[in-house]
Amino acid sequence: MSALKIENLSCSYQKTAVLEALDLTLNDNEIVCLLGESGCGKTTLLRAVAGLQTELTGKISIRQKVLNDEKTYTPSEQRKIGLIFQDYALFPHLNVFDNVAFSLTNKLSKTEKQQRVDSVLSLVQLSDMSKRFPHQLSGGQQQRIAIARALAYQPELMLLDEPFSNLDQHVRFQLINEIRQLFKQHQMSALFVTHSKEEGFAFADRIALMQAGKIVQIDTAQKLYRQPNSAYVADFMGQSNYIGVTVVDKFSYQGCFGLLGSNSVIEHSIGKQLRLLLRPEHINIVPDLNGLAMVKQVDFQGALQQITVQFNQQIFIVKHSNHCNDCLQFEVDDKVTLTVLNHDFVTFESETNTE
Ligand SMILES: Nc1ncnc2c1ncn2[C@@H]1O[C@H](COP(=O)(O)OP(=O)(O)OP(=O)(O)O)[C@@H](O)[C@H]1O
Repeated sequence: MSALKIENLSCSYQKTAVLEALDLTLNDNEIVCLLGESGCGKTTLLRAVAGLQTELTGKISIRQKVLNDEKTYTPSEQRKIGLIFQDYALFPHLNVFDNVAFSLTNKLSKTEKQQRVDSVLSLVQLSDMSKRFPHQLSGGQQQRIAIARALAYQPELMLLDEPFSNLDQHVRFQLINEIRQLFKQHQMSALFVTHSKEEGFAFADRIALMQAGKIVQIDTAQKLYRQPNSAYVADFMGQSNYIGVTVVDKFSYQGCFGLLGSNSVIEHSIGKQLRLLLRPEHINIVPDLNGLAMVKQVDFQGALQQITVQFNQQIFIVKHSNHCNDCLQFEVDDKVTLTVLNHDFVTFESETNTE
């Protein structure tokens, strides 16, 4: 059963379209991340699922129960969703216990409420802080309380809007790992909005990359990085170099690095011109006094050196490991040779295609 199914969803604000004919399915116990640049419609999509969006058409179902279609609108509070925001949204005048208990129905007895709150506070490891007020907690602790409050309500789906953005790097990734484990242990499905791909990598099972109101690719992080379906996806997911190549035969391309052998059959016709994606780690760099490439910039990045190289009237970004003390150190104006390492090639249509 799907945890969430969105079919042909379109949303607008004052008749300006923001989401267009969007489809998305979350599997049971799956965490999906909505990733994309500012303004692409991530929050609008989350709000539509939460029942907070008025101008919309299409169908939204949670666990096969239709919440939105042309005949149905289920109010937000009846959708069985947990909502978690960037700013924690805790009540400042209530202590931790009362903040968590707030979302619980009055149908529960006092003892049941106490047990429910105790159990979720223990899940987020804050049992000993139930008497504190929000201002007496760190940002990470406040977000844990917000998560405990959402869990106490026993939702069928968790919706999280940039929940980790206000936390510093160290606390952020620690909390991301903890909350992911917690959701997995409790078979909780979640839709999570972020503009940080690192957060998406760490928290989600699959990432839906959005561009201008559409999902352009949904896949695991590895697939989005290694097999992007467009240059937009490739560039969003990591650093990219591109070279123009021509298909020579079913297994090779010709370009500025000479003949490049493909690991798989090339589906394009011979003579077709394409753009070949080269990630920085796909290019090997060696010092070479007779080399035709020249180092233009070297940036120290801890474990790696990022080297900007000019070759064939083009700029390439390459990475070289700093893993040992006597590793090669490159300097500006060094002459070098670049070669392409064996990997599964990704190509896109060339803007100057003559075919
Ligand atoms: N209440 C509103 N009224 C009018 N336009 C809005 C409203 N809320 C959002 N928009 C517009 O809708 C588009 C999508 O906004 P949305 O907040 O969904 O994007 P986002 O991807 O979540 O962006 P961010 O990462 O900056 O939060 C933007 O162009 C935004 O300006």
